Amino acid sequence: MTGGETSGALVAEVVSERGAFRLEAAVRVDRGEVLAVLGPNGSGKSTLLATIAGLIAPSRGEVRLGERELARSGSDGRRTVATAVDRRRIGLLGQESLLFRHLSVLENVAFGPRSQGLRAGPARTEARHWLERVGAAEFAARRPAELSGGQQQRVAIARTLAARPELLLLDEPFAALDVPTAAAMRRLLGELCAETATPTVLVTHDPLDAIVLARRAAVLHDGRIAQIGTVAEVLGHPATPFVAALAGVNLALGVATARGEVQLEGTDGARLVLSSGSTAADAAARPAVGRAASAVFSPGAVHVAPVHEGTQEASAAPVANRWFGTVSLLQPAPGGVRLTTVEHPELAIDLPGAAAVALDLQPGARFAFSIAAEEVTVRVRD
Ligand SMILES: Nc1ncnc2c1ncn2[C@@H]1O[C@H](COP(=O)(O)OP(=O)(O)OP(=O)(O)O)[C@@H](O)[C@H]1O
Repeated sequence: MTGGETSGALVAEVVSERGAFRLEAAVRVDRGEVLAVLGPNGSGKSTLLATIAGLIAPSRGEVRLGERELARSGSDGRRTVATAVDRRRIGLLGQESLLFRHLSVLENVAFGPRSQGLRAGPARTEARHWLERVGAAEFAARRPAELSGGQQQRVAIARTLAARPELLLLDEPFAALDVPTAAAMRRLLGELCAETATPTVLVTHDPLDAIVLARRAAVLHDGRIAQIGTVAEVLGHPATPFVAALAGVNLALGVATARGEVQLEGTDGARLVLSSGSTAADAAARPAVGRAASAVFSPGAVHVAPVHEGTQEASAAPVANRWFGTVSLLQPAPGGVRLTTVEHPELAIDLPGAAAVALDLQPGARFAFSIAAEEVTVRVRD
């Protein structure tokens, strides 16, 4: 080990099976780093966490924490190394606080230090330190049932950290909390992760968790890592429709044209071409014609206009960033209305409430849509 940033890093390169489901993933999380793991239901997030935690043995691969090898299975599926779950020094924090109901808050937090061999007195001193650190010292004598959900989660954070874990696994830790409590917990956990430099894997459905807490994000899809990069890169250039929806942007999946644009096929032969404008610098980076390519744009960047009678819609070559569509669905959106069209139901278009009223938006009505090239980001897909 080289020491510094890389000592104590989590390295997991595993194949894990759960029934017919197969997870194949490689992640590395350095000390002082939080990796957010995003992905739709059933994509394998919990399987990944359970494999790292030691609750599932990988059928192939290894899990290492610094110089300690926690699990290794050969290509014949034989386990050659397996560290018992209670000796892994891994802190797990989920949606539910899972505090011991029959113990006081103080005894709950002292439990970890006690099981690591500390005597009762010093373990309680350690527990008080962590309760103070999370702002829950006043609850020390209470039972968990006498606390609110947010207060219990504070105590759960203290209990997890009091055990001095060498790795933190967080599974939707704020999902059961109301918005202000979740915000306070997010801030607290962010401070503590930075302070302790414990490598952390955070499974979440909330982009805010990733933005506030993590520097990098991995996106799981069907048991594989579909994208990994900085949070800004992943949310700014989503590779899957799931992350695009999470980031509040449209991801249009199509093929590259000769002009470096993206062409999408809609229903009933409708075609839509999206362009980010062309500059000499872009030309070299253009995807080859016919290759999978994508365009990302914000639902609010699309301009909606009425279609005047007699407008010639059909044309052999569609004009980039201009298209026609029939409204299929109208839904409320922050500050206005979100519409989707029959032709491209995967793309969302947002309008302020006043504009929606002025346009008399109705399902079945036809409109002309346009977007400025500088609002569109075109990328090749791999
Ligand atoms: N105990 C099990 N036995 C068999 N298959 C399982 C078991 N647990 C999970 N699976 C399957 O493994 C796949 C991945 O599940 P996993 O819980 O890892 O996904 P996830 O991304 O965490 O989903 P969610 O967001 O819903 O929690 C799913 O197809 C699921 O049906």
